[in-house]
This record gives sequence, C-alpha cells and structure tokens, in this order.
Amino acid sequence: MAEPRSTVGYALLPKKQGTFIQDSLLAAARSRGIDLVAVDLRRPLADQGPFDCVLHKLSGEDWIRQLREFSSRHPGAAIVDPPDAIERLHNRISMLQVVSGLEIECPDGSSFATPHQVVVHDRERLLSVQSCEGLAFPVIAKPLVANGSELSHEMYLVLNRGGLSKLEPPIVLQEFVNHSGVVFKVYVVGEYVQCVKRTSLPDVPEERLGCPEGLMPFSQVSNTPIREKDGDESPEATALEEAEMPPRSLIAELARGLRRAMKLNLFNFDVIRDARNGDRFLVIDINYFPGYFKMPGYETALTDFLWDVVHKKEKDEVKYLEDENCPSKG
Ligand SMILES: O=P(O)(O)O[C@@H]1[C@@H](OP(=O)(O)O)[C@H](OP(=O)(O)O)[C@H](O)[C@H](OP(=O)(O)O)[C@H]1OP(=O)(O)O
Ligand SMILES: Nc1ncnc2c1ncn2[C@@H]1O[C@H](COP(=O)(O)OP(=O)(O)O)[C@@H](O)[C@H]1O
Ligand SMILES: [Mg+2]
Ligand SMILES: [Mg+2]
Repeated sequence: MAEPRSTVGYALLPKKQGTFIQDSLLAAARSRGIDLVAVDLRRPLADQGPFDCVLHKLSGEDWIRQLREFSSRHPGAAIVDPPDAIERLHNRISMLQVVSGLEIECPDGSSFATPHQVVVHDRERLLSVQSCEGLAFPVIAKPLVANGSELSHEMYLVLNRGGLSKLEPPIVLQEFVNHSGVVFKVYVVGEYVQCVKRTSLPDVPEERLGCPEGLMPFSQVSNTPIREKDGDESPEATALEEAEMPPRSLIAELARGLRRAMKLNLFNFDVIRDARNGDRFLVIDINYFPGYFKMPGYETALTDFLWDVVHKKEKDEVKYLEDENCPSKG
C-alpha cells in the first residue's frame, strides 16, 4: 500500500522563502511523499493546515503565541524548532556559552574553544580602562543581539583603544584571532552535517595596530565574492583552495554536541583555525536556519530530515535526549 502523504507548513520571511523554497527542494520532498506548503502569515497559524510539521524562522511574542496555540490544537504536529531553544542564538554571549559547556573528546591532538570576549552595556563602561579586561588588540566589536536585522551583522575591527570611542553599546568585544583568511561553515540538518570553506577576514599584522583611525567597519566579509586578477586566481582564492579542512571527527562531534545541548536541528556554526596553532579551532558564530540553499545537496538533506520528523523519528530522539539529561525522571 502507498504511504500516506505528509504536509509541512513553512513560515518564512519573503527573502528567506525566495532562496530556500527552490523548485528542486519542492520536487525532492514531493518524491518522498512530503508536500511543502507556505503558511499564510496574515492568518492565524492554528486555523491553517493540517500540517504534520511546521518549519519556521520567525520570532516575536505574537509568533510564539501562535505556535503555542497551534501546538495545543494540534498536539501531534512537530514544531521545528522550539522558539525558546532558538532564542539562545539571538544573543552573542549565550550563543557561545553553549560551546564552552561541551564535553567532547578531541581527535589527533586538536582542541576547540571560543575567542575570549566581554560584553559592554553602556558608553561609560566602553570608555573605561576596564572595557577590554584581559583582551589584547585587535578585537572585533559585534552587536550583542543577533536577531537577523541588518544592524545585528554590523561589525568593526578595533585596532587600538582609540577605536573604541566610536562604538555603540550594547556590544560584544571579541578577541580577533588570525586564521589565514578562511572560515569553515558547518551546516547541521538533524543528524546530517556538512562543512564548507568560505573566504574570511585577512590576518591583521602587528604594524596595523598603531593605525590612527583605530576602527575599521566590515560586514559579512565571508560572503565577499573572490576577486580574479588578469585571469589568475586571487591570493584569497588560492588560500581558500589550499586550506586544509578541520578533522572530520571534531566537526562531527561539535555538531552532535551542539545539537544535543541546544535542542536544535536546523543551524550552522562558523569555525576558524588559529593561525598560531593549526590544531586549535575556534567557534565564532552560530546561526539558526541559515542559507541552506548554498549547501551542496541541501534538497536531499532537508527532505531526509523532514521525512524522519513526519515519521516521528526526530520527536522520539528529542524525548530520549531529555530523558538522558534527567536520569532520575521516569
Ligand atoms: O542570507 P543567507 O541565505 O546567505 O543566509 C544567512 C546566513 O548565511 P550562511 O548560510 O551562514 O552563509 C547567515 O550566517 P552568518 O551570520 O553570515 O554566518 C545568517 O544565518 C543569516 O541569518 P540571520 O540574518 O542571522 O537571521 C542568514 O540569512 P537569512 O537567509 O536567514 O535571512
Ligand atoms: N573572533 C574572530 N576572529 C577573527 N575573525 C572573526 C572573528 N569573529 C568573526 N570573524 C570574522 O567576521 C565574520 C562575521 O562574524 P560573525 O560572528 O560570524 O557574524 P555574523 O553573524 O554577521 O556572521 C566571520 O565570518 C569571520 O570572517
Ligand atoms: Mg557568521
Ligand atoms: Mg551569524
């Protein structure tokens, strides 16, 4: 007998919908018995469906209330992912705290960490001597919130104390780690993990620290297209091509550990390799529901994941994880 079809509702902003909902994804899902249907954001979610699962990248009180209402009316439907678990990623301090809490056996003498960072909530603190407690220049200034707004991606490279005065708190000041201009993006889709390389900020030589300007803006440098010079590959392209991938098992363990600790299925994280110690890796950013369309083969990975969700495998696993974390329960 043919398996019954399943319906997955997706609630995404128009830009996200435009990139994520490709014909190739719709076709891959359809061929596995899953119909992807847009949620009408002008109508209450609970009145729509029936959905076996709701995928979403929206936030705010009203949306969270709508998800709750939907869940109480349709307790059998899965919400991917729970809003309170996503919330942790909207703050650049709580986002990286979860990395520090991971207990992972690192392979081949490798190690992982997060860059040293401090949060500065007001101008007075920013201009005080203690604002950089324990941090050496250069540092990166990142907005504290990471809520998807353009402002939340507006960052500055701060070369010396003179650069601090132009910053707008609340900000995170994070140690800049030279990493040979390459960032590794690790995409997670449930149990599936894929790591890709992208160009990143170039290393900062010591001589630059005396620069009178003290502050350099940059935004999403990792997405900068690679320049070509007279038909030859640019130095950035060569560096990218030659960069050695991090150990596969370290990436897999980090992905698994983060997924369990955060109780999230759809995210990516950015990793850099310390240029002073090639076995040391730093997690610098974690993003909820990133630009999967840029991940080769995303259609199959997403379809496999959604199939598992609508056939309840994922829900069972989440339950298992909760039990495991609270052994006295049950
Ligand atoms: O814009 P895209 O598709 O490149 O995806 C963005 C991600 O790029 P990536 O997949 O890591 O290359 C991007 O990742 P980065 O922060 O650039 O590392 C974010 O996840 C971004 O979402 P938001 O603005 O933080 O809510 C993502 O933006 P949205 O697509 O969710 O608006
Ligand atoms: N601590 C750091 N050391 C060196 N480069 C960094 C560091 N943090 C961020 N970067 C660079 O800045 C880019 C943007 O920072 P990120 O924290 O990933 O913010 P966003 O959320 O906007 O992607 C990274 O992709 C990387 O190129
Ligand atoms: Mg990033
Ligand atoms: Mg980010």
